[in-house]
Amino acid sequence: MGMHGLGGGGPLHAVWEQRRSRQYLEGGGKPSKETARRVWRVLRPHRTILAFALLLTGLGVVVGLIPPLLVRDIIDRAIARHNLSLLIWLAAGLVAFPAAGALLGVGQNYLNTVIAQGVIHDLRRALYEHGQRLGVDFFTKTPGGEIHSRLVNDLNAVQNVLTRTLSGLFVNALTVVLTLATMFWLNWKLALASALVLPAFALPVMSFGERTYHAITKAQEALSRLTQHLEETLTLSGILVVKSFGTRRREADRFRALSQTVRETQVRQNMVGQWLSLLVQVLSAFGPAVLYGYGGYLVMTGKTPLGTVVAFATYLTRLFNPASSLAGANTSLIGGLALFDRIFHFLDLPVSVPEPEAPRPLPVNSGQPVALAFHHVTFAYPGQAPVLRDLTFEAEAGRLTALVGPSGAGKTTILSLAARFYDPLAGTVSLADVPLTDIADDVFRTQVAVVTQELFLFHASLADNVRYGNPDAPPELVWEAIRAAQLEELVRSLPEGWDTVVGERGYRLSGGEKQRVAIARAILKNPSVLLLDEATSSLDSHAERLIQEALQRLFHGRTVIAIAHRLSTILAADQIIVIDQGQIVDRGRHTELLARGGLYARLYHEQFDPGLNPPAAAISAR
Ligand SMILES: Nc1ncnc2c1ncn2[C@@H]1O[C@H](COP(=O)(O)OP(=O)(O)OP(=O)(O)O)[C@@H](O)[C@H]1O
Repeated sequence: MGMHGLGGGGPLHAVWEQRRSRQYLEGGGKPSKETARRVWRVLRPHRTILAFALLLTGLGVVVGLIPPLLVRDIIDRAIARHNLSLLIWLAAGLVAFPAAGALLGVGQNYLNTVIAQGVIHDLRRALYEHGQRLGVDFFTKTPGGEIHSRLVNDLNAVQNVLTRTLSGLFVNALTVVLTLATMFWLNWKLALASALVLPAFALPVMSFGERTYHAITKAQEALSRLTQHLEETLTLSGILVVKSFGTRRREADRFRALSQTVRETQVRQNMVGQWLSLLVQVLSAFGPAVLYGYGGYLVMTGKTPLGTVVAFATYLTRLFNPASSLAGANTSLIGGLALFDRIFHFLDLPVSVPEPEAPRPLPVNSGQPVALAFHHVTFAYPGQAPVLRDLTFEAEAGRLTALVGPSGAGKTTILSLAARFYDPLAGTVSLADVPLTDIADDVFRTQVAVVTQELFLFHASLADNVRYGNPDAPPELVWEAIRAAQLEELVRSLPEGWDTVVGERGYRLSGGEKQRVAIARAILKNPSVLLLDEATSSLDSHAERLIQEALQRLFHGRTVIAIAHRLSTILAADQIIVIDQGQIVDRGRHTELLARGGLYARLYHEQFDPGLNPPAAAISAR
């Protein structure tokens, strides 16, 4: 059970997933009906407020239809019959109804914003949580700027799509329909004559829609390339590389080129819509011409009262605006759907390390050491040749297993599989004889701690960084971990003790200090299995001794798999596994392996030959 065969959801699936990630990066497909359905599903939870918003919108449109009727009555009734009190009432109505309309507009805007921000909040959470579930492979292949762009830029644009495009679509459609209905009710001949121009709007829309979609996609891509460049070169780690290689000019030139593309694509995106509205304006000039020509004739021949024609003129001016935005709304609707499509693409990216459907409990008590075993494990990174082949070994409970081998042999990959950052293509990795694929993620994570070479500290206090894996730990335990990790002296020297903020924008810790913070964090988490990639950076003998003492405390009573770069770790190891080109070529204790004189002995002599190299040098022949 839990064996990863080569069929079904196996390796091909992983390669395919990778393709999908690429596709997503390249902008995805064209929005479809399915996209529209999903937008509705996103809106559904807000449907009560949505109903209210639509109600207010409808009322607003109806209220907006009344003033021209009042004008008609002023001319045809009040003035014609010299009725002064009717005139005053009607004039008052000309103030009251627009005022009421404006008030409704405020309520409508409020509700629209509430809905839009609600939807954005839901999507933001969904994107973030899905992003967390995605496999490590996604993050190794996807520039950080892409993810940032999806979560910030695209979501910002959603507000616009929802409040302007979607609700605008509704207002305009309703306005056009109700205005036309009123016009037909007033005088169907005049209405027919002035409405004849309307269908002409529909024709250019399709081709402009397509072009707008392309323009928007291009503009978004350009913007996200710019963001990515920004994130890579104008952040702490990036700027250090740029400065030290003196590539400031080159990066500035690249930035200028990218910015120029953003500028051009943005201009193009705006202009596509502009040409459309020019066309619409020219077409709309026909309306009044027809109305005043034909309407004037009807008044002259006494077939229609003057007030009706004036009311018509007002309706007509109100009709063409929504009608032209309606034509524009179609183009921005496609653009808006493309935006949602990109968001949905992200949400659809498959999770390469899925949670088990029926998780199995671990047959051990907490705190009890457990064994972690590889059983005929083969693994390849998506789309590449296998880097591990038919690997079988057991890291015995409570023992220290050291991985040793030349650079690129696959040691980090073994650790990644043990940490279930990836699943094997074939074979099983198991904890206490339960395949990792059958263990619930949160159960697994409480058992296992990973200490990597790339130490990342959050921008938070030192204590919070230590507490990260066990936020509820009482202060005594935090102190204990700090002491065990030989950090006490450091904490005493910090300006605000363990409340000193460290990390990217905080107090800078030295490499050795950072390693010990990572060790303290692991000690406090108290895992039964520790996966350690020992840092290769050479430290002076004092710092080295502190680390060794900290590690001894960390190793105690745990199952440890360590990529060993320290002589002390190798000597302490209960078993050393020698890896070469993705396979186990030898195993045993230090003295046995050394006596055999194989790859291990060679690596050992290269790295630890007494008198030639400092003891902290790397054994992995970097
Ligand atoms: N994310 C990845 N995608 C594709 N290939 C990878 C990835 N990570 C590592 N590899 C490849 O897998 C092989 C094994 O790499 P791995 O990092 O496991 O070796 P290692 O023994 O840890 O080396 P080192 O001691 O230099 O860290 C290498 O050929 C490497 O190029």
